[in-house]
Amino acid sequence: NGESHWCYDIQANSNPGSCQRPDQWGGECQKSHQSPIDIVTHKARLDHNLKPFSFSGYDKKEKRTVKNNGHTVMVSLEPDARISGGGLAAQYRATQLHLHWSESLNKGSEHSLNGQRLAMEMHIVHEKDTAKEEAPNPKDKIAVLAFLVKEGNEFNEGFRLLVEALDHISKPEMNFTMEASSIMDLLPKENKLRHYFRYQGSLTTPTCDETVVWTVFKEHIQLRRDQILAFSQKLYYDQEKKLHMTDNVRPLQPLGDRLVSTS
Ligand SMILES: Nc1nc(-c2ccc(Cl)c(S(N)(=O)=O)c2)cs1
Ligand SMILES: [Zn+2]
Repeated sequence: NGESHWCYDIQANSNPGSCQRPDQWGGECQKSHQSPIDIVTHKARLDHNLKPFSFSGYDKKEKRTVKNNGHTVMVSLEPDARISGGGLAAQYRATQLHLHWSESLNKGSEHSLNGQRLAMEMHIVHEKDTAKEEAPNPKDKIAVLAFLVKEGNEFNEGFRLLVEALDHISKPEMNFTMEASSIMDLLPKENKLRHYFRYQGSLTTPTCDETVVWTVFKEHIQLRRDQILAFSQKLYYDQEKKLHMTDNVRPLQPLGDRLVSTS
């Protein structure tokens, strides 16, 4: 068959040759400013321009559609949620959020901190509100806010609706509309979001465009173990429900000549 679709190692290993595993991904995936990376926290450079973020529309309760797109669970976000500040050159509109995870609670995040990977990672993807005269594909066309997720003892009420929705989207292409919820429900308290890491990188999925300004927050989201495991248990990569959706995590990429900054 022609160019097969991209997939993660766990999928390629279960059906060799059926899809393109990460080291075969095309597009810009084999270039040198890729994501995710390991963040060595003591090497991050303090940057006083990295001010706190301004979140607008993050607290708005909306009914949102969640979808199993065969790679992750993706929540569509209306263009009314926006961010500015945070050392960003412009205002950005939220477009979608999704997650990466593993049933092994120490290898489900895409970024690692000092070599440690956590249980999950949530990405809130934003597109720059560019005026027309801008370059076509600027390096900061996309801003992703990344939150690492670790196991906590408390049930996370903010994630209840999303976790309950998973039962309804077990197979690829299935959609479900959640009861009204806000993006803020999913995040740590806003006053804990002043500390973050910043670097220039890429999408962590093909075509891995090197157009993402990354923000990785120091404060982690905490979910109870059963909430974390629900993602791997309820979701499947395939229509036949033979392969649980888990380990949808791209391998770490070399930092190369890049520096990581910190607020
Ligand atoms: N079809 C799919 N698209 C994505 C996606 C899209 C945009 C972005 Cl920015 C990302 S990521 N992981 O770099 O945040 C992932 C996942 S699965
Ligand atoms: Zn992602």
